[in-house]
Amino acid sequence: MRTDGNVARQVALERGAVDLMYQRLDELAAQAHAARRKALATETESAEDLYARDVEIARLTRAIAELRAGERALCFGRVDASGGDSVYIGRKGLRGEEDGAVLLVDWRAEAARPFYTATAASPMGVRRRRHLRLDDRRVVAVTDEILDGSTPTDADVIGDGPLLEALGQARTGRMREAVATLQAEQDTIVRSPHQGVTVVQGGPGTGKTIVALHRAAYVLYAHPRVAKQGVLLFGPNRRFLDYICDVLPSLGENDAQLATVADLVGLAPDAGEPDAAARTKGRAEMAAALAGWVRERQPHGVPLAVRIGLDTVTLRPETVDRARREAFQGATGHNRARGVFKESVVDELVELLEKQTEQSLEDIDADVASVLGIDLDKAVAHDLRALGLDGSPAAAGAPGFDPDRVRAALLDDAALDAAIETVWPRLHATDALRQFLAERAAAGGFPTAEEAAPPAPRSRESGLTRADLVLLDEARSLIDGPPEAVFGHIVVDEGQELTEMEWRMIMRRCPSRSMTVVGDFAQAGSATTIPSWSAALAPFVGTRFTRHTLTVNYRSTAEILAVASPLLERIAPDQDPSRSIRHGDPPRTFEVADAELPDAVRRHVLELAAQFPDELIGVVGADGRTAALAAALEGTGASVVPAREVRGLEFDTVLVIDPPAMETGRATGTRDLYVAVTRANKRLFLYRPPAG
Ligand SMILES: Nc1ncnc2c1ncn2[C@@H]1O[C@H](COP(=O)(O)OP(=O)(O)OP(=O)(O)O)[C@@H](O)[C@H]1O
Repeated sequence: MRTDGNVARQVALERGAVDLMYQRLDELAAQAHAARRKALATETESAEDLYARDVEIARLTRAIAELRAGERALCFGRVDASGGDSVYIGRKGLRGEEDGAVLLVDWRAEAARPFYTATAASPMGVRRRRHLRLDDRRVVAVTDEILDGSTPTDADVIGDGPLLEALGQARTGRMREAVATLQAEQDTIVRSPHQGVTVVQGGPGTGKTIVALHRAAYVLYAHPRVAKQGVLLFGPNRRFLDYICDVLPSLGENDAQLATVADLVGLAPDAGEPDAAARTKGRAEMAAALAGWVRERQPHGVPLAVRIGLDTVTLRPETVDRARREAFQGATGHNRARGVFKESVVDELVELLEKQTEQSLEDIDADVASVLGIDLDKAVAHDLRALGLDGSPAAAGAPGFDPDRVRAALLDDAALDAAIETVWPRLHATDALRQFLAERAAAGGFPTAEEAAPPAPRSRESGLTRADLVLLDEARSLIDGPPEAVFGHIVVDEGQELTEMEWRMIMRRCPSRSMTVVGDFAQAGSATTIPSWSAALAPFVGTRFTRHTLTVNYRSTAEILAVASPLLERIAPDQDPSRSIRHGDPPRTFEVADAELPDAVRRHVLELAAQFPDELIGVVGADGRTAALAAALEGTGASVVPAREVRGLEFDTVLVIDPPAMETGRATGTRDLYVAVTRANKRLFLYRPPAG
């Protein structure tokens, strides 16, 4: 029976258990700190010892960070088996110092699975699932669910679910982890095998990002070999990564790398371009065209003439082609293969020179020397002297021809390099890309005249758009070889936004094809031309990917989803709307003329801020409209976000400015509006111009 006395007794009981866990955590932290202090103070002589010491310090620093992450809400759950055993579930596994008894099970361990997946329909041997709520280090509340149908006793605290409590909390502008309330459909995906590509499709607010992040943490924990190769989390833009950046550290994982296109390329885009141009540049055809352009800068069916001393030696087209083919067997990338090509050319030349030298000696010795009495060795060695080999035994005559020295001299020879440059020039990826784009624009390869004239760059790396950066990555890979930084597992969020070229960029960094991709094509923006997961993934894995669908909307109230549903019906009639598990205020529409809009929105935002001081307000407008709104709302605390950048974010209250303008703003305007209204957690307001 639930009485205050019973609840207090249960809370006190759990406080005792959790206190022991914190005691152990503190001991471990103290040990790690002491070990690190000792390592830092150790004097080392040899480079080897120094390296070993640095590795140990790095390990201890990581261990300390993990222990620190366990500090907040260290333990959040407990499962009691019908047989009587119980385990506590938390952010970190902990064992008692003396007996090694398990004090706490890491949420990612197999033993924790029933906490997430047991249900009344399938209790998995669990009698009771208990959620613990902590304030700082103190247990302040417990709630229980009885799963095996047994009658609740005085020791059970049946109450409101912790999920609804978590969903109703004020937003903070940073995503929070959901490790205590991960739902069964989400948990199944988080724990699925890491091999191959796992796709998670689901409407707005169904927890795709939550799944993606917990999945990254799970892979790092459960697959140390993959973790060693690195885990990358790829997001659509910096604003989004800032929004999610706290989640993995709060799960004790500091090893995943978060990146946008700009991070992977190491350059920020500093130019914009019309959507149509970005779409054209995002198509896979560009990869083929770029590869063709680079290939044209390699010799195909042409001879190679090289001046050696006073002579010109010419390699036949077949010989040059063979050297080119061999070059690509030995190296990837135009510039690196050029190095191998040059070596093959030099080998051919050395062979030719040696033959020529022998031939000259035989011929000349036979029919000229005796007649004219000239020292013909000098003449034969002429070419070699020109290479700086005079005086050497090798240069003194063919029998002493020293191929190694000739080879070394030719490799250093500027004239030879210049000859190779004419058939196989070294390329700089950025310059190559600019020239490629300019040629394509001149040939009418872009949809409008505006795009045909890319602005003159201020410097080598400036004036590049986001789509250009992706092409640059492709160009670098063609020219300098594939990227060195690759990952054991890549998690892609908002995967529907990626262009074909961006998929190539990601796949290039994931040779193992071990990936988790989450997204929703009904929310796709205007940059990409890809309509579906099958189309996105076919070029890389064919049909070999696993698809999961999430169906429950954890973000928005049913009333807010009712505004979104008719939009979804228009955008993706085949997609079932997600189901909300909360109710709230009905959304409201205001009709306000443009001239009054900034003042009206400002007044409204200030009212909301006064009424709900801890909550987040987002004002979302069509891309061109947000600058004026941002100025009007300065100092109010509201975030003003253009529709283009709002994917993935969420606010307690959302004000959508001029939905009709958003819809007609760009080709994917209806989807932009769908995304905008589904950012709201509790309240939604629509501002539209007066009718007529
Ligand atoms: N199991 C859960 N427990 C607590 N909160 C959750 C859970 N699942 C999702 N949420 C919350 O629901 C909201 C929506 O989740 P999330 O952002 O992951 O959805 P999404 O599917 O990525 O949405 P979108 O497609 O709109 O970007 C977030 O506030 C998230 O913290």
